[in-house]
Amino acid sequence: MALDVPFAKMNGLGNLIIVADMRGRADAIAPAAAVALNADPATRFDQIMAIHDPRVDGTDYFVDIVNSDGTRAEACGNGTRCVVQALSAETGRQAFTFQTKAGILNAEELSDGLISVDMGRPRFRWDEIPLAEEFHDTTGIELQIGPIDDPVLHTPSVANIGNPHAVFWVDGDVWSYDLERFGPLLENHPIFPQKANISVARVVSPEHIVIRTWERGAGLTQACGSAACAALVSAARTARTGRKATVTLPGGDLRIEWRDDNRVIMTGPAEWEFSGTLDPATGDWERDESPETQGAV
Ligand SMILES: N[C@H](CCC[C@H](N)C(=O)O)C(=O)O
Repeated sequence: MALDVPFAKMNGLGNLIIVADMRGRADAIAPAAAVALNADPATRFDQIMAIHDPRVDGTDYFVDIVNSDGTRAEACGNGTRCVVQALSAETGRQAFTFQTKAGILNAEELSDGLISVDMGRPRFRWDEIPLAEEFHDTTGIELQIGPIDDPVLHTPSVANIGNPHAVFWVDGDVWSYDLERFGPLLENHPIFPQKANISVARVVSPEHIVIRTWERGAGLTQACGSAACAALVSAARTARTGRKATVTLPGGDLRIEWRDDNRVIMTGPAEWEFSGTLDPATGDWERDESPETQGAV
């Protein structure tokens, strides 16, 4: 047992994040370690953001994103804000360039302490989501759940924000839908060959959306940053909102802007909870109370 990877337990609007410092190492977080950490109530998480040495020029770090079931994700907005906060506490720098499986993205801590992440360009083509079947119009695809003639949820907008998303628009309270039941069915629906993150969203005004998300590989969450981006771009495409809105998630609010250069910018907070060290092979861990790790990885 080697508890030699420093980590910080953090959250982004209640999206449970572990930032793990894998710099200077050649190994990766093992799926079994993720499952073990998630089984312990103290370290339960939605995503591990493992910071690795850079793999391409012009980037500061490679970030490996691990869901709580041990699968990998291409993108994670809330987790990226946590990574920025931990690295800014360590280095005093405010701006970083990361490489993830989804590509290269910039992120920075603003003077008010909030963190902005450039989530890149959204993709809408059916084979970019990806979907298993050709759909020309991805603003509302043929998919429903519940009784055939009276579906509970239907015709979601789909978008890829580095990772696949389906957004079901509803008129009523997003809390009145049993996402815990429908989420896993839709996440694993054959129309999504790489599965999908599933959201229920309500447009409150042209500047305000409320969403709840069932995350692929992680389940119900307090917040999902990329889902908030998927909701805003899908709403803007269909003139439900403008290109800039507040997205309210169970854990709080994000500001999302789909800029004219086609990039989506997400801004919100990150919060440190405690630090420790972990074994990336087994998920064994212990707290680190030393003063210098407080607030950092
Ligand atoms: N919580 C993340 C998204 C995790 C997505 C992951 N569940 C996937 O497999 O795509 C966020 O804030 O963007």
